[in-house]
Amino acid sequence: MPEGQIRKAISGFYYVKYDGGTVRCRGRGVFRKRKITPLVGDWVTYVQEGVEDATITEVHPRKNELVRPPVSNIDLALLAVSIVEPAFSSNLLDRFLVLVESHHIEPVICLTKKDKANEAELQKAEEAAAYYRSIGYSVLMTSIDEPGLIEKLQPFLEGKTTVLAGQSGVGKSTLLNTLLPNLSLETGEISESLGRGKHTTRHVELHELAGGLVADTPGFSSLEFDTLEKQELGSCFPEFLEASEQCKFRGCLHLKEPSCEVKRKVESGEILQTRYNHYLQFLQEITDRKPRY
Ligand SMILES: Nc1nc2c(ncn2[C@@H]2O[C@H](COP(=O)(O)OP(=O)(O)OP(=O)(O)O)[C@@H](O)[C@H]2O)c(=O)[nH]1
Ligand SMILES: [Zn+2]
Repeated sequence: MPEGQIRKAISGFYYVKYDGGTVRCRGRGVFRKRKITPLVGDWVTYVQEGVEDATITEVHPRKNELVRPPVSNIDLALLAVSIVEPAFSSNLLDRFLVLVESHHIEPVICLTKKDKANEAELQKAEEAAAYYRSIGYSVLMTSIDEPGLIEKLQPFLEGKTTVLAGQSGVGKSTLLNTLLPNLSLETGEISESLGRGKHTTRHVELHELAGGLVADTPGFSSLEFDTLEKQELGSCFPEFLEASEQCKFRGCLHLKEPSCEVKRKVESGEILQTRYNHYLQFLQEITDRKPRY
């Protein structure tokens, strides 16, 4: 039976891209009973029942999925963090990194609005970039009107399914409009001048770009750690990984346990104190989280 990938979903129809084109499919009634909702990004098997009539019969196992926007099988998150306006916040960046890591998505940090930053702000951004690179992340610095912006992003987007993420006002819509010029997302300026809410509901669609796919709706709108378990948090800090294998206790939370290698590395300066502080803060948030029923 033919297979393909759902690239967009509108009013109960799924647009499945296969080798030779796109076919509009219905979901199968049984999915509803089994509580399977096909998502944009899903690889599926379908049956062609007529010229204009096809039905998805099977959703293949997902690598991951996001709730907002509802999209699956994401490889990469382009994490937009502005150097200024709003001011750079390492706390917010670490929060996004943890959320992205916890979904098994590779983050690429994109420090935006380089053109708006002064000397001191740029230097601070460079220092932050150097640290994040030292723990294994890719970090870019961008201005929206710089020449060759798409070429700069190309090596990261190639062969991957990417979502954009980041705080409000950092330039996500502006960047998406540059990457996908047919899109015309409302950016800060336009939505303010029209006096409308910025977050109009739209359908998510995966667009082909630079040899990969890009979701046209930014992800990670909620910054709560609502599904992450305490034991998983440490693995979202890549510089803790090696050390945590040498902690005395299995499942060490790097709090007050004796012979904790992570804490030793924080004390010796090998792990940045600020990152550890954010770890502690996030751990507390997870501990304080209300149980969900
Ligand atoms: N100077 C400068 N301004 C930028 C850059 N990128 C975005 N902006 C401006 O920053 C403002 C906010 O940009 P948006 O693209 O709306 O930000 P957003 O992240 O989509 O914001 P939300 O829709 O609230 O999530 C707009 O006025 C943009 O024109 C940049 O690289 N340099
Ligand atoms: Zn430990």
